[in-house]
Amino acid sequence: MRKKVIAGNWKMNKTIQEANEFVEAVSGKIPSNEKVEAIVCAPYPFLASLVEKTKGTNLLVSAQNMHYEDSGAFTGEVSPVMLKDLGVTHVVLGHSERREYFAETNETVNKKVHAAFKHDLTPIVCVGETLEQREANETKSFVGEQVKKAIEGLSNEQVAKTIIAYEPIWAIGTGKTASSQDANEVCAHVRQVVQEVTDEATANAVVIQYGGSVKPSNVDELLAQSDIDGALVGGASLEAESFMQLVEAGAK
Ligand SMILES: O=C(CO)COP(=O)(O)O
Repeated sequence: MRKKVIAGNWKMNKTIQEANEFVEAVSGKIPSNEKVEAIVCAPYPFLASLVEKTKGTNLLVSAQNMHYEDSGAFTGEVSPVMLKDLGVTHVVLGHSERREYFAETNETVNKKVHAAFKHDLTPIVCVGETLEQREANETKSFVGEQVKKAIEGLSNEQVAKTIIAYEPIWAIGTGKTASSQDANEVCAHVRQVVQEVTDEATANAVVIQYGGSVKPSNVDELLAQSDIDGALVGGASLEAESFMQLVEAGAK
């Protein structure tokens, strides 16, 4: 059985005080069972404090992006070495907002995925189609290509540890969720693509999340699907109570 991974992507929200209060409210309540893993994906300025506050708890801390180089003349960037040094365990890579507004490409995502493994960080790789692509029936080919490019050159062992988040762009922040069947169909396709480039055992191990307007009222149905192994959640992860409801759904 794959565990369910519930990750709250705060995006560019909260002050340090709000971030600390959130973590103080939830970190001691995360169940310690094999069924669920809970992660908060926080802005860089909060990471050190959150890692400190979550020590000895089951809540893990992720960054939302990073550069692929270890160090150098890249003003304004943050390296995997810095994240590892802080005690961060995960990093979100290739979120559609970064692809759209910050020129992230399949190629840079692939470089970042390799950099994450070089420094023992678990990548949460985001893929997903636009509404136009969905309407043109291009979802599977487009998402499949994003997945293949993202994991190119990884060992099967590394692919098995990669978390893939399927986030249809039209469902992000819009209140529109893909139906659980549609979401599952694409997640199953992602697993199929992983199997094509690796093997069955690797494809069965990889955690595939759904993201896009996930909330306490729809999470159970999504998590009940055969190929949805968790959720990457924006808006509904900002309040401690709603985040805990999502984590509890994953722990069922
Ligand atoms: O982009 C997302 C998570 O990375 C989804 O955001 P929402 O849950 O706000 O739709």
